[in-house]
Amino acid sequence: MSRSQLIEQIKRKKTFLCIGLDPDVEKIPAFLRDHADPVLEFNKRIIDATKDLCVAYKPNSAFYESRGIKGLQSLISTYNYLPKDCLSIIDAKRGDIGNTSDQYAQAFFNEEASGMGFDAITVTPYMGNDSVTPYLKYEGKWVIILALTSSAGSKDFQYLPTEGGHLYEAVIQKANTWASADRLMYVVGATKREEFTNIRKFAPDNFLLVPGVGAQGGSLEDVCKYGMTKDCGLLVNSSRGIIYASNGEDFAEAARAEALKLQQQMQAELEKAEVI
Ligand SMILES: O=C(O)c1cc(=O)[nH]c(=O)n1[C@@H]1O[C@H](COP(=O)(O)O)[C@@H](O)[C@H]1O
Repeated sequence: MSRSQLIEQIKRKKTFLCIGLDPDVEKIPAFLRDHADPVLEFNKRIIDATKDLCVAYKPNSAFYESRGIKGLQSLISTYNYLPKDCLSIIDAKRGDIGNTSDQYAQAFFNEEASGMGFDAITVTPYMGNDSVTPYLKYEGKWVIILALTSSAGSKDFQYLPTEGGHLYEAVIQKANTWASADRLMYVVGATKREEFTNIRKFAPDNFLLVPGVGAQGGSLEDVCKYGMTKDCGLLVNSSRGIIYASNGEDFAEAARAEALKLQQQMQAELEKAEVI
């Protein structure tokens, strides 16, 4: 999905919600356990209940890899079930030397080879240019670089002082030389609201993938106030706050209710900023 198509979907659906598909088998409702693939069944019902309220889905590969071959099957089947009008993001947070990154890129982008052709992947920038460019060889695919994460540990490295500021700012400035805002997004945690204005100085046009609202306590209002652009420029993710809204038979309706609350807030923010 191109940048203009993404912006079109945001305007059409009046939302910039990304739903994180992070299914922990211990937490999914017990009544689904009789299904051949309970995780897939869980994901399908969440997707069916929410697909008009979001513009992206983000399966986090850890929740699938942890279940070995069965998890990989759930991930591939989930990928195949994702609606075509939503950006598909694989949250893999990969980063390695060039020829290894080639293999990761093939795993998540080359549908013929692996069964998965996600639109976007999260990548850690620590190993630099040659660890990121293999993903950019895939025309039309997005790379989402970790810039300032929502985690408490973000202070360990990301805030280290550099000549002109902090390490996370240097990451953005350098990565901007590798690809345009049509192909590159940055992860910025919703818990870092005081940094959004600053980040917009370095990344005025890039979409930001913003996790950390809901379970991690970030504020959607603040993220919009300091991070929204004329094209919206934000994909705000919520995983646990939506998918585990209930662990009963009503889990999909409860997920929809949570997603709807966020969509309504997002619509108000889009109207306030005159994006729609
Ligand atoms: O890259 C991410 O998506 C990510 C970056 C970050 O800084 N913080 C963060 O929480 N995430 C992911 O975003 C999701 C957040 O989930 P919830 O806290 O349950 O909404 C998880 O899949 C995390 O791995």
